[in-house]
Amino acid sequence: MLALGKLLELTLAGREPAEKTQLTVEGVRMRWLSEGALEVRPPEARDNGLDLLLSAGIHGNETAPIELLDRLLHDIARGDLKPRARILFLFGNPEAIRKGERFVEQDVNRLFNGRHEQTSGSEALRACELERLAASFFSLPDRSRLHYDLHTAIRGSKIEQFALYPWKEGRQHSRLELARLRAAGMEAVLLQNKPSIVFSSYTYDKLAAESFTLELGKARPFGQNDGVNVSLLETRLQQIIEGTEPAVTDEGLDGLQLFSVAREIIKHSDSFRLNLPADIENFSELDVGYVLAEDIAQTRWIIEEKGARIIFPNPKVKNGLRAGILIVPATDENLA
Ligand SMILES: O=C(O)CCC(=O)N[C@@H](CCC(=O)O)C(=O)O
Ligand SMILES: [Zn+2]
Repeated sequence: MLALGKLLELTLAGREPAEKTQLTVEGVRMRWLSEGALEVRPPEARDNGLDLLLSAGIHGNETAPIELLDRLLHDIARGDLKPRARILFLFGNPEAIRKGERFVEQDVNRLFNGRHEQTSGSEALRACELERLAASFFSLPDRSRLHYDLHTAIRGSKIEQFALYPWKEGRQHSRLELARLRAAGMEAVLLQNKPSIVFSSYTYDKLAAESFTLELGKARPFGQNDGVNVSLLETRLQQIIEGTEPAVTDEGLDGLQLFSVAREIIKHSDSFRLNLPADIENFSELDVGYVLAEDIAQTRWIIEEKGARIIFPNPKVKNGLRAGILIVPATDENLA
């Protein structure tokens, strides 16, 4: 296998490759751009016009998605997977991946859409670099742009695999992309309704990509991901990469559950208390009237929405950040 196919090994060792560009037997060009960043370009005659950004390891302890990208890259480097799409592989936070931690000092996925400019440190620099790498990758005109930012969650989930679809004023969510996600094994999609500071929101909002955060199961260390079944997504990604994806129709979404954000729970102070059991699963339902959280100055978060569910509850986040998302069922009536 070509040495550049071992991007994960290089990243874990903190090494630069001796050769920055290599060609597979199929004439696919692999180019190392920076730590954890590799561009794959098919021969011009085979290029189908899709630019695909695949990122994982934005959170360093979410290893199943990193292993998935590693397998795809190995297959490309061996010539077993023959890309027709141009691809950018990104391992988001190399330092945190090496430490097996979600982040070192700051959560990289709270530093996009310019937020990195308001702070300092290696993770702010990395968020800035990731924005630059994505912007440069998505700078070619007249091509389709797709970004999947792959994650696993801190806790178990009543709905194991789901996507978060960013929001931008005046832009409609695509039914076709939802059908594609359904075919890739996603069981639910959370349709965002306001701007955000996560990576997929940056590429959706600023770079005009179709972008998604994908949650694939529960976060575990390297080599312990048997419980995370990514086979449907992996097959779909192989097909997207090779340009052999079966056509998706935008008619039925085949049972895909849609949700929208009712409220983001923001932690304002050290007095913040979340009234949920530590082992509560994502998508757990909360009754109307339930006091979900309390914070400084007698602030109380009381459930008012019927059918409300909680995802990503986390009272340990820094003050000012999201400590959970309250979601409600949504319909497909506003899709493009
Ligand atoms: O399990 C958790 O609490 C967090 C899992 C995770 O990392 N999720 C992403 C979602 C990004 C988005 O909102 O699109 C995150 O919190 O960064
Ligand atoms: Zn994550």
